[in-house]
This record gives sequence, C-alpha cells and structure tokens, in this order.
Amino acid sequence: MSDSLKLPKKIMLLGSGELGKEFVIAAQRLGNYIIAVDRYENAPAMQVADCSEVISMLSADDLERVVTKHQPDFIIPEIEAIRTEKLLEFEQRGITVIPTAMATNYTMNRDRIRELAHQQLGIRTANYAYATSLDEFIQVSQTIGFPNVVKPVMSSSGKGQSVVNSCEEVEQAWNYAIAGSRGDTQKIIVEEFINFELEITLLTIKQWNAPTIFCPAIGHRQERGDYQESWQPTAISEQQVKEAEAIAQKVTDALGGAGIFGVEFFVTKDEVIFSELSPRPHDTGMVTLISQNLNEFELHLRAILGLPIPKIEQLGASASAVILAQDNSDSIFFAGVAEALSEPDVDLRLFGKPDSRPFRRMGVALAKGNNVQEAREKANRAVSQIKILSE
Ligand SMILES: Nc1ncnc2c1ncn2[C@@H]1O[C@H](COP(=O)(O)OP(=O)(O)OP(=O)(O)O)[C@@H](O)[C@H]1O
Ligand SMILES: NCC(=O)N[C@@H]1O[C@H](COP(=O)([O-])[O-])[C@@H](O)[C@H]1O
Ligand SMILES: [Mg+2]
Repeated sequence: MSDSLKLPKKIMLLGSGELGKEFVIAAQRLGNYIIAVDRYENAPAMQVADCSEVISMLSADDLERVVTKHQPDFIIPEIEAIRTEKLLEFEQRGITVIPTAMATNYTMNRDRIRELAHQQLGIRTANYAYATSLDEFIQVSQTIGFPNVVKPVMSSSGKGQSVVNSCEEVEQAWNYAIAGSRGDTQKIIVEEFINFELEITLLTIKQWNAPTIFCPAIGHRQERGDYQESWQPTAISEQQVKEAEAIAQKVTDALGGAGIFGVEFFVTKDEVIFSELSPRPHDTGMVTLISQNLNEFELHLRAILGLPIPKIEQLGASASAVILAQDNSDSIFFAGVAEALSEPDVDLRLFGKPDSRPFRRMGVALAKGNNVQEAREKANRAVSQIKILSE
C-alpha cells in the first residue's frame, strides 16, 4: 500500500472518546482529514477533528447519510456499538473499514468472537455458557459453577458485569446484566472465574504488507470490570510472551485487515488464557503515550496507512492510572493539575468529556519511574491530586 500512498486521507472515526482523540492527533500530525462521529456533541475526538457528526451509530440510515456526505477513504471504528452489517456494505463499496468489517462484526458481541477463538480456532478460554433468561442462567450456573463472571454479550468497560458467588446472587446479577446491556439483546455470557496472577494486554499490530508485530506486554488492574491502572514492562516469562503472541497472531490472522488490536489474556501459574480482544487501540494501552517511541495510536495509524514501523522501543518502567468522576454533572472542572504535574516524568491527559457520571473515565495520569512499582506510585499520586469539581 505504501508504494502508492498519497496523503492526506479522509478518515471517518466512528466513536470519538479518549482513544479516538489521541488517534486524531496522531493522524493530523501527518496532515490527514478527520470526521469525528459519536452519539453526543463535543465528544473528545471532535474537539481536535476537522469536522464532526452527531448520529446514532447503531442506525444504518444515519451511517449511510454521513458516509454519503463525506465519502471517506477509511472508516475507523472506535467503539463496539455500531451497526456493523452496514460496515460490510461500505466495504463492498470500496471504502476501507479498519481492520475489516468482518472483524468489527465479530468483536461487537462477546459470543461471536468467543466462538471464533474457542470453537473454530481451538484456543483455550475460560469455560463459558450463554443464557437468555433467568431460568437458563440458573441452569448454566450449575455447569459453570461458582464463582462465575456474568457479562451481557453486548457491553464494554465492565458495564453490566458482575461476579456471582452463589445461587442467591444469580437474580441480582441477571438484572444488573440486562440493565447494562447495549442494544436490544437479552443474552448473557457466564464464564468460569479465572483466578489469575496477572492480566495483560498484548498490543498486536497487523500490517497490510509486512509481518504482524507486537508491543511488549502491558500489565493491568481492573475494578468493576473496568481498567484502573496499566504498566509496561510486565514480569512475565519469555515462554508466556511467546504463547500470548502465538494466540494473538492466530486470532488476528482470522480477523484480517490492518491496524492495532488489544488482545487480552489472563496469566495464571501454568497458563496463558485468551480473554477477549478489541480491533482498535485499547484503554490499557494509554500507557504507551509515555512508555514507547511510537504510541498505540501512532502504530494504529501507520498500520492503517501502510507506513513502515521500523522499530518499537520501550522507554523504561512506565504506568498509567485513571481519573474517574464521582458524580453526575454537566459543568465539571479539574483542580490540582499543577500539584499533579509537579513531579518529574509525570504527565496528564484530561479528555474534555462534557459531562460526568459516577465512574466515568475523565482523564489519565502517566508516569515513568526507576521501576514499575515507582511508576505506578507516581501515576496514582498524580491521580490523587486531581479533584473533579462542579460549578
Ligand atoms: N472469567 C473471568 N475470570 C476472572 N476475571 C474476569 C473474567 N472475565 C472478566 N474478568 C475481569 O473483568 C475485566 C473486564 O472483563 P472483559 O474484558 O471481558 O470486559 P469488557 O467489558 O469487555 O472490558 P473492556 O471493554 O474494558 O475491555 C477483565 O479484565 C478481568 O479483570
Ligand atoms: N474499554 C473501551 C474504552 O475504553 N473505550 C473508550 O471509551 C470511550 C467511551 O467513553 P464514555 O463511556 O465515557 O463515553 C470510547 O469512545 C473509547 O474512547
Ligand atoms: Mg476487556
């Protein structure tokens, strides 16, 4: 692709959150033209894009309207909740969908990607079953056992997810999952609880005309199914890295196309277990904004445009920690920014989301240290200085 590459390209971003914002910045640094799309006005990526559109990305008609209007060269999904059948149609019309329309279709629902990984590719995952009613959930809980982890098949960032310890908790977990489910499906996945030692994201870069390459694994910690901290490098063995890379290669080859994938694994004493993947930059990968010569957004862009990635360099012990809102508000401001930035090798991203709700991610602190523990402490110290206030 790079032989005939002419810039700028017209890029339509479907989803305009914090990950999209950093991607737009990377794309614009190479002069590209970006149309940022999301369901609400003034979303983070819209603030730095050339133009924006507010639509329902689950509506085929809305997607048709904005694609016809802008005629993009590339459509780059940034979230899962998109009418992906429509993306297949755009792809057939000659627009490049990243990584492929099929990949976005497989990963928007947990059941599709799980079936691909486990049934078709034979990759080890947590034992799992599905349920579409409370009764069915009670039944499959007997097979999977307790504790188990319950998630709506359509959700992300831990929405509707809970750990179920006994029969008594099943009904509450069902109601919570259905309330947190995106779209109109009443389907949940019930998974064996994996008692892992560490979770990692393996950022996997699939290129059009060059071999797949990997970033050094990123370790992370989650609460309520949502990312709290991430760091790089991680203390896993060469053998574990090789196992994770082989699995990531297998799944991303099956999905095809080009771009970065965030491939998630549970690492136990004896196993590396595939969890799920995002065919786009990953929230835990925000640590690469400080930890690598090329961050995950720049890598995504280069892979999409077919530009070379001559080297990925890890710059030493680094960490990220999230800044979460506590309250509902549409007039928030940040205090303590100067204090947070007073330590060397600490940086911040405040996303500029126009409103807050409890646990909404509003920013991230980034830090480097002499070792991972020090980097994590510095990132968390910066977070503790930031106060989100309302007018
Ligand atoms: N089977 C499991 N056993 C133990 N912990 C689990 C299991 N499934 C999920 N978790 C925990 O919940 C977190 C979120 O799960 P998962 O990645 O499936 O959800 P998600 O909503 O897709 O999150 P995101 O969109 O942020 O990637 C995991 O990173 C892990 O910490
Ligand atoms: N785990 C997926 C993830 O982190 N996605 C990121 O969060 C945004 C939605 O945030 P919001 O819910 O605060 O609008 C998305 O647009 C994306 O940038
Ligand atoms: Mg996940």
